[in-house]
Amino acid sequence: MGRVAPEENYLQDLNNRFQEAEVLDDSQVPIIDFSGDPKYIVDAIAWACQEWGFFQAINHGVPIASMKNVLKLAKEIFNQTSEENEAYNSLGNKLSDDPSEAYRYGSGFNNRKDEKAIDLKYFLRLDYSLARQEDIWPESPSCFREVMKKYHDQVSAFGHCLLDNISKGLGLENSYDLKVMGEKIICIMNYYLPYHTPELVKGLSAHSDPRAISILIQDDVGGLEVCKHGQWFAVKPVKDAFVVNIADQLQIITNAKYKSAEHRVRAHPEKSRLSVVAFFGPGLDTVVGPLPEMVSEKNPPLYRECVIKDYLTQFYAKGLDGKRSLDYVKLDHGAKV
Ligand SMILES: O=C(O)CCC(=O)C(=O)O
Ligand SMILES: [Fe+2]
Repeated sequence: MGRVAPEENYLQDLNNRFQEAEVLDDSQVPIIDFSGDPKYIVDAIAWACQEWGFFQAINHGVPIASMKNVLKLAKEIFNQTSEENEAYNSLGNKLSDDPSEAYRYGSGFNNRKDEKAIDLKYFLRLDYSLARQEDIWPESPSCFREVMKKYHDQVSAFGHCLLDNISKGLGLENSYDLKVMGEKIICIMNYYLPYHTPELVKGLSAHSDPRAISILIQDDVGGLEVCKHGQWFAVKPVKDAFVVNIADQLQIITNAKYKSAEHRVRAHPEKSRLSVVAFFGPGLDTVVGPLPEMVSEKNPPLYRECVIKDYLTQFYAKGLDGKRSLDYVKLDHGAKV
């Protein structure tokens, strides 16, 4: 893991730097206990989705051993030589230019080299829809298929439990099947490099996720931050918890009732950091727009309808830029959400 980055590509503009002073550290990000009363869970999720678009989930039902195995596997992968990791990109010629489709190992955000300050991280992206295709999954490290398939089934079940609870909170059970929002899953393992003066670089630039909902395992290093009403908050690692965040497609279908959370990652001065995220979203041909149940005369649609494939294409073409991806579908009167 001891790779050294060419410094000048990673340094941020003076006025773009993550300032330590602007982050609140007192843990206010909601924590939801999934072993609680079902009504409490529905209400707590609904509140967190409206206020924060972000929460941590404990007692979520996914075996802790499985989460640990995934982090251990990620550690093993990023400990391999870069040649070994580049080899993922030639697997069955699965690498394409469409980042939503590929197995891909790379660095920065989607291997972009044209950014002013490149994100200081490596990643391995997997299309989790391929989880059932034995011959396509990587075979190394040797436990890869077993660990990732098991985790696929477990995190999918939790993702669908979340969507079910969100559907209840929105009162959509009888009119719209929110399962659509979890039809396609992409999994990304992130490995962040340490940097002696973290304020000069970016671990991961501020962005909102382009799909519907993201479920993340982070190790105990910390550095993830979420923005609420213009204020940044540290998302401190909570033992055995998932970090859950609402992404753009849920903001769109709820006509901005639920917030797609803007977040970023700060580099650590000494330690590397690992995270593994499962991104749940609609299939690529799905057309998404505000649901009729979520709009009214007083609350007109803020977004136009859009095919997911097109939304993702503009997201990857544009690079990470706060919540600006939503501008792509915003209608004129769509104001500031
Ligand atoms: O590593 C993290 O904590 C956040 C990762 C993330 O936001 C992403 O991959 O979209
Ligand atoms: Fe993200």
